[in-house]
Amino acid sequence: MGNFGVVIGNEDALAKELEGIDMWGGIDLFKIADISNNRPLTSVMYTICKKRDMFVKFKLSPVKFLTYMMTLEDHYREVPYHNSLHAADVVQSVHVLLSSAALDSVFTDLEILSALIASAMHDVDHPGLSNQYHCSNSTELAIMYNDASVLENHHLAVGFKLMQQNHCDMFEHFTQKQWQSLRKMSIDMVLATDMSKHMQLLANLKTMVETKKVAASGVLMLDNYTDRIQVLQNMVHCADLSNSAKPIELYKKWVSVIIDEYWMQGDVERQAGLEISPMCDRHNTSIERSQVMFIDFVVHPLLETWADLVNPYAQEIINELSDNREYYASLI
Ligand SMILES: CCc1cc(COc2cc(C(=O)Nc3c(Cl)cncc3Cl)ccc2OC)on1
Ligand SMILES: [Zn+2]
Ligand SMILES: [Zn+2]
Repeated sequence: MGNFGVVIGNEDALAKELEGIDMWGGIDLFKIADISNNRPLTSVMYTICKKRDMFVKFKLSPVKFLTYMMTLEDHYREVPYHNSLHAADVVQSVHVLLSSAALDSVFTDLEILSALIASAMHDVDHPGLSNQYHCSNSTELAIMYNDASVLENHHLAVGFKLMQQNHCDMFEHFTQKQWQSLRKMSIDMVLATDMSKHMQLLANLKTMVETKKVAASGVLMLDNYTDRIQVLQNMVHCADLSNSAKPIELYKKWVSVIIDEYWMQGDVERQAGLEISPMCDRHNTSIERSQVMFIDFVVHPLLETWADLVNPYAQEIINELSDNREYYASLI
């Protein structure tokens, strides 16, 4: 077992690429996928949990942890965007957001582990078709979950089901209390990645910013579950939406693969004579315009509010986002 959880033979190339794992946009996941034998999620998650001493803190068996992570990674599909590369990106982005000085020793180790596990499983077995597609067509999944956060409920069910598999029970030593807590927090965070919850999440975050209590040391004071989980939910949601706030070369790669996935869905809808979902029609979508609109109406309002919450420790993220917005605006 190599020291990144994956046996690939070129550990030093992977070591080099993973050096920037603590920095925003510090690693290129597309390169890591290539040199980790297509195990970006396993190698990123193992490296971060090792760095955060999770194996010692929670007596996790590295072998069971890796068996679970590789099984989880195998259950991400080969779709253009919602594959294990995206999951690895969200895990690493959450890892960096958690390290913000304003959140220094705010969250417990169990909350941190829950946020990382939730990020790792948050899109597992994603079919490359949106909730809207599933609900409009009453697919098997939509029927299963009664049109309510259909994909997110499925990701959680798969993510936790896999933990019951042989040699995947890495939380075997957890007390019932620890297990229930990790499960509840992970469920609350993954369900909050449903875009239909975006406005509610943002409103909660804004209220939190207006009423935030900061200790003399400058760290946030969160003294109840509702406040604590809201910050964790918004953190994972920010990470999920963070492509446009990363270095432009990485951002452009994310744009090309999300387009592929949206347009593949549009093709499926056109083929089936269905109404084509927004931004999914390859014959009349301006990529530049939809990126600028997505940044202006969705990403910037959220990341700006996050930056207010952890102020001044997310200014770099906001600057990167503004630069990237101008890049696409200049192409319209
Ligand atoms: C033409 C297709 C198109 C799509 C967009 C919006 O852009 C993006 C949208 C998303 C995006 O919506 N991600 C997403 C999230 Cl955060 C939660 N649930 C479902 C999804 Cl799909 C993630 C990354 C993007 O650009 C890099 O702009 N143009
Ligand atoms: Zn999702
Ligand atoms: Zn996602």
